[in-house]
Amino acid sequence: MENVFDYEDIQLIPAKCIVNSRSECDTTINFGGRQFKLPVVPANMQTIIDEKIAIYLAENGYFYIMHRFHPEKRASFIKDMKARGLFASISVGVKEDEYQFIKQLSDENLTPEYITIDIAHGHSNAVIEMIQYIKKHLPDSFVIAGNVGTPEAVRELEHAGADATKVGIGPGKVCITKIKTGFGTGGWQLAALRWCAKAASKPIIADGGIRTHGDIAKSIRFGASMVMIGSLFAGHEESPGETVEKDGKTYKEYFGSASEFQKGERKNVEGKKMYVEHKGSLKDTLIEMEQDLQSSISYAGGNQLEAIRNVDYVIVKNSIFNGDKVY
Ligand SMILES: NC(=O)C1=CN([C@@H]2O[C@H](COP(=O)(O)OP(=O)(O)OC[C@H]3O[C@@H](n4cnc5c(N)ncnc54)[C@H](OP(=O)(O)O)[C@@H]3O)[C@@H](O)[C@H]2O)C=CC1
Ligand SMILES: Nc1nc2c(ncn2[C@@H]2O[C@H](COP(=O)(O)O)[C@@H](O)[C@H]2O)c(=O)[nH]1
Repeated sequence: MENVFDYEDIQLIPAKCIVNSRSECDTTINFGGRQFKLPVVPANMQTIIDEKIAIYLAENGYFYIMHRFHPEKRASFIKDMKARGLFASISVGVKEDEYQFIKQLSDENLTPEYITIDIAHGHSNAVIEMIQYIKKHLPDSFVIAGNVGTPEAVRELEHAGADATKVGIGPGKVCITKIKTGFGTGGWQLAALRWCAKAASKPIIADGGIRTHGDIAKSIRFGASMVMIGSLFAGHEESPGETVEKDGKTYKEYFGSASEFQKGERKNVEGKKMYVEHKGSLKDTLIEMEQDLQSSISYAGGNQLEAIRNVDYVIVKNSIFNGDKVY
């Protein structure tokens, strides 16, 4: 394939500014029939989101996807969100128990507004069958399916009934899929996103590989409607990962959903654990992300997120950081 690049290889080209202040720029996005403050969603991973964070995000106008690693808590989570007047957004896998769970929700008339089918290799009959099953039993849920990395996969999952697809196989910070299997979009996630977006007729969530706030704007430019982020959301005061102290500094753990720490065994491990420096509060990061994205919109010469989709870009293959540290 020609034109293979990743986030680091791209710079967006500024267009004439039409606002007098960055605060005039609107970062909101419509996704699945609801409006959210940012086109950003914290990864549905156990060290990134828990019930408390989900409530905070939903109450404050942000999108969230709850992880699927406490399956027994999901029905009560949906009930709790609904009792609070908030939307419910959960994840499922594709094993037999998950079919029973969807049937149970349908029997109890408990419809989550968003359901994400979350497996490593989403271009599979297992995912297609699960999409069809959810659409039959919970037709009002907005179904996000993934993860995939090719236009064929996007088309097939959309054709099966997915309302959005999630793109990214292996670009994650705690991912070792690329090393263990030799496959994935690691190292060319942004180009893979562009490739997939050209085939998509429904929204795409770009998942993995975001290392700076500028990467959010780049994802929007190359076709994402929403951007899923793990590592940048790890290490906050509110983050569920364990806190540790080393040499007088505080860190929080961040581990992969396919790591032995998640699975409890060393079988088909495709993820690792790392420690992220403590970052302060999640709220402050979300505010900074919004301000940075407002600035991106102003550089794009607009006052809406859409302006970013039309900007020109250059490929800067020798790294835009020129040997500097990011921060
Ligand atoms: N975005 C990414 O790059 C990746 C993300 N992950 C995350 O890790 C978590 C665990 O993922 P996953 O292992 O799929 O979840 P599960 O362990 O729930 O597996 C889901 C089902 O898919 C099967 N399966 C998984 N991988 C493959 C494959 N490569 N080929 C054929 N069948 C497969 C599993 O069977 P069996 O286990 O017997 O093969 C199982 O039946 C998820 O949250 C996922 O998002 C994991 C890897 C990559
Ligand atoms: N290959 C693996 N990918 C994983 C695993 N756990 C999560 N993920 C993916 O990473 C992103 C987050 O990426 P980041 O660069 O923002 O940190 C997450 O949304 C998943 O798609 C794993 O164990 N292996």
